Amino acid sequence: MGDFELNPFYELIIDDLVNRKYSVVDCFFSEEEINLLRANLLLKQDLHSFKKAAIGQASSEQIIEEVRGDSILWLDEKEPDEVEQMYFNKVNHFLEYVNRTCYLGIQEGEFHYACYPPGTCYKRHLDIFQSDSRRTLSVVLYLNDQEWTPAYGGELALYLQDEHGNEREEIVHALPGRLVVFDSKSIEHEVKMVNHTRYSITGWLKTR
Ligand SMILES: O=C(O)CCC(=O)C(=O)O
Ligand SMILES: [Fe+2]
Repeated sequence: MGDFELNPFYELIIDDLVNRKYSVVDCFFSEEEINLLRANLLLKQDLHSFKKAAIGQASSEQIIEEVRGDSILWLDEKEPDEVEQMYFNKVNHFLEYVNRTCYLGIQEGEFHYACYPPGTCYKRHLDIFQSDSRRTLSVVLYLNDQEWTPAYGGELALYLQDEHGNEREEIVHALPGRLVVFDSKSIEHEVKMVNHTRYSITGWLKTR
């Protein structure tokens, strides 16, 4: 492994992923980086209109607002702006580490900005499609402003199995700067109804 250097912070995330298939960390990006990413999202929202997100894939895509109410804009990894480049650098650095230590064979990512207006949600679902099972890790970064409070709703609920096979709901508040990484293939999840506009970047790390 030559120049391999153990990264204790990444190791914590990987331990979580191995032990419980999800991880929640609050300091992957600095507060300043989060502010830059949020400002960038708001700028893009003015320049390019975000599109109402669909469910399903390709020919079976449908927009059903009661099921999924966010609007999205895909990031172009080939032509990132400076702030997006910072995001990709950090995510790719983590990704290379995960590939070297866990042999997940992740080859590429896909990422979009998301905005959930008040009154919207994303009902319980799994992030893989029948026709495309390459998604391996889901990565969600919340870009809400610093005043965000749990009273705004929009929690991410992860549906987990306990050791007896019973289902348990793990609630994650969409606090600014919080990064949630989870197993795309096994963890069903849901975005609860929001009553305040909720911002994020969601990405998927995929095998080829
Ligand atoms: O924003 C979140 O907390 C999760 C979003 C999500 O589940 C998705 O976009 O597939
Ligand atoms: Fe999802």
